[in-house]
Order: sequence, then C-alpha cells, then structure tokens
Amino acid sequence: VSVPELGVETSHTDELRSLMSHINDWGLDTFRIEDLSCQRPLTAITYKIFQERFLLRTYAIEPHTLISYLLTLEDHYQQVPYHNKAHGADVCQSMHVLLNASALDGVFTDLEIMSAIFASAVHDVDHPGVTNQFLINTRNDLAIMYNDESVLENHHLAVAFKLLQADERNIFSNLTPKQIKTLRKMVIDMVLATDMSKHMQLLADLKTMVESKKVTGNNIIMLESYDDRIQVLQNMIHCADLSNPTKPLDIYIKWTDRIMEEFWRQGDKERDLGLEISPMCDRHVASVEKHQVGFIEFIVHPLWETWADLVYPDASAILETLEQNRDWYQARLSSPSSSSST
Ligand SMILES: COc1ccc(-c2ccn(C[C@@H](O)CN3CCOCC3)n2)cc1OC1CCCC1
Ligand SMILES: [Zn+2]
Repeated sequence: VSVPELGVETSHTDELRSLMSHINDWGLDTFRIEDLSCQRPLTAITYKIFQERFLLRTYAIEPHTLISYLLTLEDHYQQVPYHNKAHGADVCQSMHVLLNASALDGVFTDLEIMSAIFASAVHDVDHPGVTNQFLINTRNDLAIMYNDESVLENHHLAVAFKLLQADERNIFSNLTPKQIKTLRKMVIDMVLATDMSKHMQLLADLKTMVESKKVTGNNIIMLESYDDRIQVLQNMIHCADLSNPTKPLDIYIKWTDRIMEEFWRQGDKERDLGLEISPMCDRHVASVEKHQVGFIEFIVHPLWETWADLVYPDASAILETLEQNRDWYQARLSSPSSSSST
C-alpha cells in the first residue's frame, strides 16, 4: 500500500513540502500547515517528525499503519475553537524542537523520544472544549468515569491507546513487550503531567533539578534515574503545551483568540445552566490583555525561565520572545482597550 510523500493528500504539495522543511524551527506556522495539508496538520506534522527522526526504520513501523493511526487520531480531535487537532499538531512540533536542545544531545533514547512525540500528538484527543472543573460541576460521565481526578487527561490517554488496538493502526506492533510497557508508562506519565493542577509541583521539582544540575564536560545534562528522566520529559510537554506566548506575536494572538472563544463558549453554557460563570469565561466581561499578562507573569514565564536555566543557553531566544510578547500585551493594557485580534 503506497502513501503520499507528505503523508496527506494535498494539491499544495510543493508549498507544503517547503513549509515542512522548517519542521525543526521554533515558530513554525501551524495554521498555514492546517490549510496546506487540507485540514490534516496533525498527520502531516507527526508523520514528518517520525521520518525526520528515522523512527519508522528504528521500530519497523509501516508507513500506511502510521498514516492510518494518525488520520484516525486526528479525526478524534473535536472541532472546538482551541483544543483541536491544530493544537495537538502545534504541541507535537514544539516538543520536537525542545528535544533538539543541545544541552539534551544524546540524553534521551529513541524510545523516550518516540514516547514524547506520541504523547504530544495524542495529549488532547477528544477534548470537549470545557475544563475538568466544568465536567465535575456538571457531573459529566467523564468525571464519573475518572472520579474527578485528571478527568480530561485520563480520557485523552484512554482514547489514544484504544485507537491502537486495531491491527491496521497498531504502530507499535513490532516493539518488544518490554518496549511497549516502557513506552506506555512514559506516555501516561507525560500526558497526566499536562494537568494544570500538577503545575506548581512540576515547577518546584524542576527548580530543584536546576539547582543541583549535573552536566558532562560539554554541558550535556546528566539524568541517571527514571524519575529524573521522566521529570524532564514531563516539563517539556508542559512547556510545549504552554508555549503559545513564546511564539511569534501574530501566531500567539491567533491562539489567544481561539482559547478565549473556547472559554467564552464554556461561560455561555454555564450561564444557560444557571451555574456561576468560571473566571475569564464571561464574554460580556472580557479583559483579554489583562488575563494574558497574568497568565505569562504567574504561569508561563516562571516555567519557561526555569526551563531556559536547565538548558541554558538553548531556550534564551524563546524566553526573549516571551518577554517581548508580555510587554506588547502589557502596553495594550495601559492604552484604551481594543480587541486582541486587531
Ligand atoms: C493563549 O492563551 C492561552 C493558551 C493556553 C492556555 C491553557 C490553560 C491551560 N492549558 C493547558 C491545559 O489545556 C491542559 N490540558 C487540559 C486537558 O487535558 C490535557 C492537558 N492551556 C490558556 C491561555 O490563556 C488563558 C486565557 C487567559 C489567560 C489564560
Ligand atoms: Zn494541550
């Protein structure tokens, strides 16, 4: 069975191929890839990364099996404003770039790398566009299923692994049982770490690691235990998940427009249900810029500053962009408020 060169059927092959040549660059325009891939950004990006890292060869993955899994995975992302297949594709590509930090050169095994790319691609699959708290408050079946604990994160993992059960989609069919066991544990540990309720603990542990950082002669980080290795991978997927404010401003603003529309739709549901409207979810009381400045000040910058310390100097330019973007939103705060999309 033959597969198209870029993994997806497109009439923009030359343009898509040219864009894909920037797969290793921070700030790749996921929105343009969404258009050029005929609405298949997750399949196109993940397929390119697997090829770029020779993972099909290393793990004897049939191209059509990988495409079949990716297309089905992509179809299981819901059409919600933010937590859709474009976000999955963006986090996957961002993780791919973070894994290329020179301070991590040769640190992770191929299995750990494949686990990280797979975890990123699947980490929000079937996201319904509402928060864990909303699912808990409305006694949604998912909250009942997972007893209010990391409800969405558990669901994304269950969906991702269930899709692997079909033979024509089982990309890990040629891994050894031990490899499958290890990959499954690492993917679970990474996706569960994207739960924002784990953020403070994850950041505290990262800070401790930075303070006691051990490096080799050429500044490569030494990670001896599984706990140390998975902790770095968990922080990487968390950084990739919270990377919108570190991207070129025009791309960041598009992500802001999408997350706000998703939050406001949740607020609309809460209003209709007579529930208290969650913070930042009332479209009639919008302060988009203020919330982005707060998000960066209290969550995104502390995390990325610590990550930049760990892999110094690899993430310095990213931190610089984050600070410039914060200043841009800050400046719009003091001037008469105008919508973030203009
Ligand atoms: C560009 O703006 C944002 C971009 C991203 C986010 C954001 C929040 C939480 N996350 C991460 C979860 O989605 C973790 N998910 C949950 C479901 O399970 C998987 C893992 N991401 C918030 C953003 O802005 C908010 C609105 C104003 C300030 C804050
Ligand atoms: Zn996410």
